[in-house]
Amino acid sequence: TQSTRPQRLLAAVHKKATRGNPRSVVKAIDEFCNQNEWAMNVGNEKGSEILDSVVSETNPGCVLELGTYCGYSTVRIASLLPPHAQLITLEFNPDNAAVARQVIAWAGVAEKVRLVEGESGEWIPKMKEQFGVKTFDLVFLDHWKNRYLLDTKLMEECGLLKKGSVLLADNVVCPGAPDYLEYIRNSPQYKSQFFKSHLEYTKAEDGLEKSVFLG
Ligand SMILES: O=C(NC/C=C/[C@H]1O[C@@H](n2cnc3cncnc32)[C@H](O)[C@@H]1O)c1cc([N+](=O)[O-])cc(O)c1O
Ligand SMILES: [Mg+2]
Repeated sequence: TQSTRPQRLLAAVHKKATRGNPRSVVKAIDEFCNQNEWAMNVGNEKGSEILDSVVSETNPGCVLELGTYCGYSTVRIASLLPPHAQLITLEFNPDNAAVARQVIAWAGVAEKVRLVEGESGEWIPKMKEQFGVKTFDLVFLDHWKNRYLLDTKLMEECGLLKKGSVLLADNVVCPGAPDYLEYIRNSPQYKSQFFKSHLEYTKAEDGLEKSVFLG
């Protein structure tokens, strides 16, 4: 049977990356996407210039990622977390989740990551009771763009954000998340900043929006 793109991406990781070395896994996926097949990973330009630096400066103890896909940004984030920090990542497509689990395991970061196979709308309200989460220090939004606003409001309602919590949203230019941007940039409860960049593996314009919850 025909393989899927995530399966071919995983094969490239097994072939080119060193087990236990997260940076080599990130490099193998970026090479695959530059040389073989485009895939919707945050990529190395946005990843190194924006995602990595926001993670490092936030130094988060508890992180939520919405939209694991193949686990590329999961591995980037997990490799920068301080000891005992935890990353919960939500992915509702079982095939993508299966690939992501193997990418995360190959990178050697599985003990820092809890991949939940499920839908953000269903699982965000369960974070406290199921995983003992109080609040998230950092949330990386990279799932369906029409869910960014819905899930942000849901996190507010569930008391999952505290003063200083950071929301980092990918693709606010391409494909775009206009309702999210409109809300977050006009809300007195957030201080937002746009980081201009390019769509992964292309020259198209894109960027990330970093928003600090003011409580
Ligand atoms: O569409 C994009 N990303 C959507 C990502 C979607 C991934 O998150 C999961 N998901 C979705 N809602 C979910 C809710 N709950 C759990 N998983 C969920 C989907 O099963 C998929 O694995 C995208 C598109 C482009 N692009 O150039 O077209 C570029 C990018 O960087 C992108 O991130
Ligand atoms: Mg994205």
